[in-house]
Amino acid sequence: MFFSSKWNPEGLHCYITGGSTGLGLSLAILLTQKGAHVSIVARNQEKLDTALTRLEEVRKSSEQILKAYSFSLNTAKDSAAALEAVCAPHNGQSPDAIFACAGASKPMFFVEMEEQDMTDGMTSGYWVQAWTAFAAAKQMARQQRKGKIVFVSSTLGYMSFLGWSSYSPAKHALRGLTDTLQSELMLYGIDVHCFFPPTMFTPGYDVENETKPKIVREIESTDDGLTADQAALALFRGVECGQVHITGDLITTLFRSSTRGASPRNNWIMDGLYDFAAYIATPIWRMSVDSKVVAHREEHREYLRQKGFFG
Ligand SMILES: NC(=O)C1=CN([C@@H]2O[C@H](COP(=O)(O)OP(=O)(O)OC[C@H]3O[C@@H](n4cnc5c(N)ncnc54)[C@H](OP(=O)(O)O)[C@@H]3O)[C@@H](O)[C@H]2O)C=CC1
Ligand SMILES: CCCCCCCCCCCCCCCC(=O)[C@@H](N)CO
Repeated sequence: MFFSSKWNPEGLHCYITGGSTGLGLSLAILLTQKGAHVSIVARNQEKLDTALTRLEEVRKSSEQILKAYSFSLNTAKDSAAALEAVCAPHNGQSPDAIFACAGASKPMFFVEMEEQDMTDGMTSGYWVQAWTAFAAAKQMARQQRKGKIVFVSSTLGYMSFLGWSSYSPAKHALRGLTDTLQSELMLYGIDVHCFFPPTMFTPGYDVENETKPKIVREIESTDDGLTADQAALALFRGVECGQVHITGDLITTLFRSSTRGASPRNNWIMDGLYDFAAYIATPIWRMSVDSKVVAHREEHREYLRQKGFFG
């Protein structure tokens, strides 16, 4: 891996789930500009149409096949159907690279959640990506075609704090799936990567802010955030260089390095230095978060009382 040339998407078929807005759209634009055949899948047809228009505007050659399809990716069956549709204009051949960007979050206090909030969190944080990989890996292995599968986790796939109980476990699970498949899919020459973005200013971010408790926002404010374009570029660069765990900002890089376990490293020297920096910085940050949470107790009790939580 050290001396191999960079991955180049030109002329390759890239399938992007969640390609109609946010990170997925920025990535679709980037890959189209680089000359890839791009297929995007999401649910809302109108947003898909707008996204496809944007892709058409940046195509590099008239040969590129640019397509958009409406599917929900919440189940194995629908994800397999989406993959089949995406492959149809390519003689049924599996895509060369799959970018599973689809996902959503609904930050809330744990004690306020319904059962449905917890199960939805796992669906829109984990299954929505896992089922695509499930369908794609089988297809690639059957067709004996090499390729790439890229997941999108989050900083919250490495660490967590209050408010994220329906989402962070799903993003941690994607890390587990990445590390498993990175090993297992070597059997078929399939590379597996996972991107761990920090806050990204996307339509999805605006939606999550509707339910996000104030104190969660406050704790997150240490993170400057990235635009969708910046994040897409970081993801692309990581894939280009063959990194398995990809991070595009300092904070997440600190958590990546300090929680790396047996995951492949990106840079043996730098990851060690980041690990050491995190060894010092994380407990200090942790203490500040804990004290903010404790200081919030009274206000929180009052908030719950007003919402009738105590009956
Ligand atoms: N924004 C942030 O701060 C961060 C986001 N992330 C993760 O990055 C990824 C992209 O996020 P972001 O760009 O903000 O999200 P957006 O909400 O802006 O875009 C999400 C995309 O996924 C599609 N999508 C969502 N759910 C489904 C589904 N069940 N089936 C099919 N398509 C679906 C959406 O279209 P439609 O709704 O029409 O289906 C849309 O195209 C997500 O996995 C998210 O969890 C990680 C860290 C930070
Ligand atoms: C090592 C010492 C430094 C510690 C600083 C830590 C700052 C915490 C930043 C938390 C950022 C959370 C991003 C959430 C992104 C996400 O996934 C949601 N927006 C859902 O979409």
